[in-house]
Amino acid sequence: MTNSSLPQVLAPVAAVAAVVAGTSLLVTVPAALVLVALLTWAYLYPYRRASLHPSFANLHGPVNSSAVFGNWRDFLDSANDDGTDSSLPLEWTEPWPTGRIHGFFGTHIFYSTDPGAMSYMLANDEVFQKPPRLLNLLGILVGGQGLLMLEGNPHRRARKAMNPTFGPPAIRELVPLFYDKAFELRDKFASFFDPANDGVALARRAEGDDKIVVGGRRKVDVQKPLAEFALDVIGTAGFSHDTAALNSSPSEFTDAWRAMQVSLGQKGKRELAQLFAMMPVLEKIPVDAQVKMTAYNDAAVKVGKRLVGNKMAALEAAGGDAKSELGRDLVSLLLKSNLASKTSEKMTTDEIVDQIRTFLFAGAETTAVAMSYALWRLGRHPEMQDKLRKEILTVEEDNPSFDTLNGLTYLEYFVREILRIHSPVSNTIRMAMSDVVIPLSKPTKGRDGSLVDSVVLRKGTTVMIPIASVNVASSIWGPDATTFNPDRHATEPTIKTPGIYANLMTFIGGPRNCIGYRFSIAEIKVALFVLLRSFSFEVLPDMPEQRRMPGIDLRSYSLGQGLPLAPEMPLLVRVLE
Ligand code: HEM
Repeated sequence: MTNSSLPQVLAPVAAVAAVVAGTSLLVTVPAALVLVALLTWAYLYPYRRASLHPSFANLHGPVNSSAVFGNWRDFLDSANDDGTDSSLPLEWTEPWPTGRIHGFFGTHIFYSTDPGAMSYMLANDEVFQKPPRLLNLLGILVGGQGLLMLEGNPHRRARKAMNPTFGPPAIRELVPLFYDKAFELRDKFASFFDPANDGVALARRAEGDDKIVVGGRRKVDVQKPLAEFALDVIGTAGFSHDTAALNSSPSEFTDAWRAMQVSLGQKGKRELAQLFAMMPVLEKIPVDAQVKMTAYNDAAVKVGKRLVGNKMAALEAAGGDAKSELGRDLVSLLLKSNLASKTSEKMTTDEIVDQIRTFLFAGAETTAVAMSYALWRLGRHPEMQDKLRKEILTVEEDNPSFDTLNGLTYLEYFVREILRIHSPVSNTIRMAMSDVVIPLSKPTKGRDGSLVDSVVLRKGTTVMIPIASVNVASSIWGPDATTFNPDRHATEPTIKTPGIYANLMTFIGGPRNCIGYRFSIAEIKVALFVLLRSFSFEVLPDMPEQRRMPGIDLRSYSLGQGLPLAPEMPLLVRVLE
């Protein structure tokens, strides 16, 4: 049966609807449920059909564990030993680097950690685009014209205009702004030790905590100030707006951000994870979180429009002189490069506002979660903390240049390893927009025992790029792939991935790679440089586990301490003499 015969599939649905219309309420409710199930089944029919090509069907993968959810629920809780993240369980990706997992209602999803397959999918961004349902969800969060949302020519045009804004010379200029905020972050950490702050809940209190807050150490939820720092950095360096999250000044925008964080955090890990899993079907998130996210987005649009308006007016007042000093921030750079563009390529005010929303969405929490794990790892590996601090203390200035920071080898290796083992974005998905043959760099064994060197996907098939799984694949990183070891980066890896940075898939690769990766790496280095000169970090005596989930809320959740699961990363912090 072809897609064009879909109306035939809907015929029984219409029959059920007719019966339902004439029956009592008692019958109507279950019948309505049946109707919904049938409609869903019919709606997903083309996707299920799309996945049935024999070469795709021949791929190994986990058995289907639910007729409704497929394998989605099997991997949402799949943290590995030692807190290593992977997007799919290693029990799947290690024996079957290229495989097939079951999606909703009998659909199939293609995944691969094979470098050749990933390079092919990422390079061919015309064929592999974001699925419409993902775009619907993203559109709610970042508006319709942000870089993340665009495909094809509009994406290429916007990306060309924005690339210089994120190049090394631009980031070099932004680093002093990162330091300004990092010093505020340092002061915030110092304020936790102010006797006037005694009794302030710096992290949730667990039984026995009163013993650890004395003796020069304090239990601190490091994730919260780091999230505030990351937001303020995007605010000031992104669009010259001090969101003032670190100094807790009231602001419509920052208050809306806080309310959204609280609302998302109130959902249990499982619930949020399921929310992500339901995304292809529902596109909806819990009502309260949705209300708070809408309020936050409205505030972001309002601030964005005001800022862009002011900057445009300043440019006009300067007679459109592109050299006029608007500010060093990303949006000012964008406006300046906009001036130099051909009329047909110029971005509109609304497009630039959507870029601001995109930077906030894509750049703040991602970087915050990486920095939180950096401190957690330093707590777990005191010898690495000593080594890193020693290297950092070889620099005399408190705010060395971008180039000096980049000359610190162990800092570079440490940041790479954090981004490898704790990739803030664990996976991304695409949909094949036409029938396509994906070549593999290493043949894999099919279910029928034959060697498969390419896979045919039909139009409409969903593909997963399992970012975090590729980062810990033994075929790429060797038998100790899941061990946290910064020194591994001293040696060039022999198996190359298409990753844009340090052979990692963290920022993916190809034309849709993360435009902000240099920004983020510089920000992480500045934060570590400043914090390690003033503080030391230890894990709590009962070593609570840190868990992440795929989905909208990227934060780490703390599991243990006899407390309910919550977004938090509690560490013991000590002021250095
Ligand atoms: C550790 C921090 C970060 C991580 C792990 C990260 C990761 C990613 C990933 C995986 C993508 C690809 C998404 C997809 O196509 O499905 C992406 C795209 C993007 N990122 Fe980042 N990102 C980070 C920081 C930033 C920052 C700081 C900014 C901006 C200030 C930023 C802006 C963007 C934008 C605009 C895109 C869309 C690029 C395009 O489609 O052309 N990111 N990022």
